[in-house]
Amino acid sequence: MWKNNHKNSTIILASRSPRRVELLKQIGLDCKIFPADIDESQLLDESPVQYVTRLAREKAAACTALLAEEYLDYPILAADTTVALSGMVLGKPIDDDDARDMLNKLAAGMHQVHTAVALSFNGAIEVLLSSTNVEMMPLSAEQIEKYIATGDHRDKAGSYGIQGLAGAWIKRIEGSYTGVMGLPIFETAALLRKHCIITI
Ligand SMILES: Cc1cn([C@H]2C[C@H](O)[C@@H](COP(=O)(O)OP(=O)(O)OP(=O)(O)O)O2)c(=O)[nH]c1=O
Repeated sequence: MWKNNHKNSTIILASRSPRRVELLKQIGLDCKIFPADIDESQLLDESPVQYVTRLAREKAAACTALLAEEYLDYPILAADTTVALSGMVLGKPIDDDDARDMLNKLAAGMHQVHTAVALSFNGAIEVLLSSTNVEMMPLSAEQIEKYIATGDHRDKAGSYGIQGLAGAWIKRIEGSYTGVMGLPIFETAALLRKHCIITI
């Protein structure tokens, strides 16, 4: 599958997200994890799409800048996911009350999940975007409480994970399931294929 002869056929993943590691495995890729710590605050007047695109690029750039010499010729992937409701960013919940509030807002309606994926390779960074419309069913206070008690909302944009229990609330999506989970494999593979890092 690998066209170029990378040491160990490995890519660098600038992310702590276990979902992203799993999704890369799905397309036959192993990765070394070098998380990038950047300031994730949204800028004034920045749209959700501009926000995720900038963060994915900054994560890739921060990781590239910190890598030891021996890894500099490896492809580096980074991604950022956010939920948008009527143009407002719903990020990761700061606590259970915040999660409750987000789930109440998302219930019985349509929102967007934007994931940008960035590839840093040969001195350049390229970014692709995946945007998905997601329709969530109406939720009772009891359903929200039960979900929050499981802890599955933590560390997830919009306070839910489509790949877990909350998948039972998702009536339909228009776009990319893997994009909602945090790494759109179509766009990821397209970036890697373009640079002959994969041939599938
Ligand atoms: C909407 C949704 C989000 N998420 C997750 C994907 C992302 O991991 C997370 C959004 O946070 P991100 O800031 O995109 O990523 P992260 O903090 O998990 O990892 P890193 O910054 O180190 O790359 O929300 C799901 O797992 N399922 C879902 O259905």
